[in-house]
Amino acid sequence: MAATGPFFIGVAGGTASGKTTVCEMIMSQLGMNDIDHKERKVVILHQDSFYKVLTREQSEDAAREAYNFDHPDAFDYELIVSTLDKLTSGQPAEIPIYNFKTHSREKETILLDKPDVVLFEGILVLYSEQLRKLLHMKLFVDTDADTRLSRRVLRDIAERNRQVESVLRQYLAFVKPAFDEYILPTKKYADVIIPRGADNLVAINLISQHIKKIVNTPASKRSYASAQASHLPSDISASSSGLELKRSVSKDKSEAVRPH
Ligand SMILES: Nc1ncnc2c1ncn2[C@@H]1O[C@H](COP(=O)(O)OP(=O)(O)O)[C@@H](O)[C@H]1O
Ligand SMILES: O=c1ccn([C@@H]2O[C@H](COP(=O)(O)O)[C@@H](O)[C@H]2O)c(=O)[nH]1
Repeated sequence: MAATGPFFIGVAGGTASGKTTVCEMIMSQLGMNDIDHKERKVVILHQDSFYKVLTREQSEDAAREAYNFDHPDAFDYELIVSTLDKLTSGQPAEIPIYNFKTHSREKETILLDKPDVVLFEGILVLYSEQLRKLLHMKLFVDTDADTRLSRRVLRDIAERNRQVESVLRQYLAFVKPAFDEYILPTKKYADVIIPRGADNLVAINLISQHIKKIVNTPASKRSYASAQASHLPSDISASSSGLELKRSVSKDKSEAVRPH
C-alpha cells in the first residue's frame, strides 16, 4: 500500500550530541539549504518547539534554576502527536517557536505544509511509545558525555544567555540524571546509531542517500517500511541495541558539509 504523509525520521541523543548539526548536514547533502524555506521538501522539526507552556510557579522555578527541562513531563507529547497526525493526513501544521532565553513560546508560529521528509530532533523523541509508532526511521546520535558537556557549556553561553556556573549546576542537577534515566535507555529503539555525531560522515552520507531515494520517488509509489537489516547498505549490521554503523570514519574534515 502506498504511504501517506511525510516520512518521519526521529533523531534522538543527549544534549549537544550534534542532533541539529547532523540534521543540517543531511539537509545540506540533499541540497535543501539552497532552497527557500517554504519550498523545502525536507524540513527539521525541533522537539524544543514543544516544551510545555510554564505556569507562573514553574517560570519562577525556571528563573531560579529549579525547573527540570530534561524530564519527559516537560514536553507536550499530546501536541507533538497531534502535529504529526495532522501532517500525516496532509494538513498544514502550526509549529510553536521556543525561546531558550525566556523559557517560553513566542507569539509567532511557523507553518509547515506538506513536507516530504521531516527530521524530528530532540533529546526525548524516542521516549513516548505513541510517538515512536509515528516515526518511520529512528536514529540515535551517540557522542561521549565530556564532548557533549563541553559543547553545551560553549553553546549555552554563546546562544542561550547562560553563565558557565549555571550551565554546570543545571547539568549536575537535571541534565546528567535525566540522560541516564530517560534518554540513554531510548537508544535501544534506534534503527541506526550514529557514533560521534556530525564527525561520522559515512553515517550521514548513508542516511542522506536513503532519504534521497524517498524524495525522488513519487508520493503515490512510496512505501514506508521501517529500516530493516535487509534493506540497509552492507556496512550497517544488526546489534543488540539496533543497527550500528561498522565502518570507520574519515577524519578529513574537508569532506564535511557542515553549515556555518
Ligand atoms: N562534530 C562537531 N564538531 C564540532 N562542533 C560540533 C560538532 N557537532 C556539533 N557541534 C557544536 O556543538 C554544539 C551543539 O551541537 P547541536 O548540533 O546543536 O547539538 P544538539 O542538537 O544535539 O543539542 C553546537 O554549537 C554545534 O555547532
Ligand atoms: O528553557 C530551556 C529549555 C531547555 N533547556 C535545555 O535544552 C536541552 C535540550 O536541547 P538540546 O538542543 O538538545 O541540547 C535540555 O538538556 C535542557 O536542559 C534549557 O536549558 N532551557
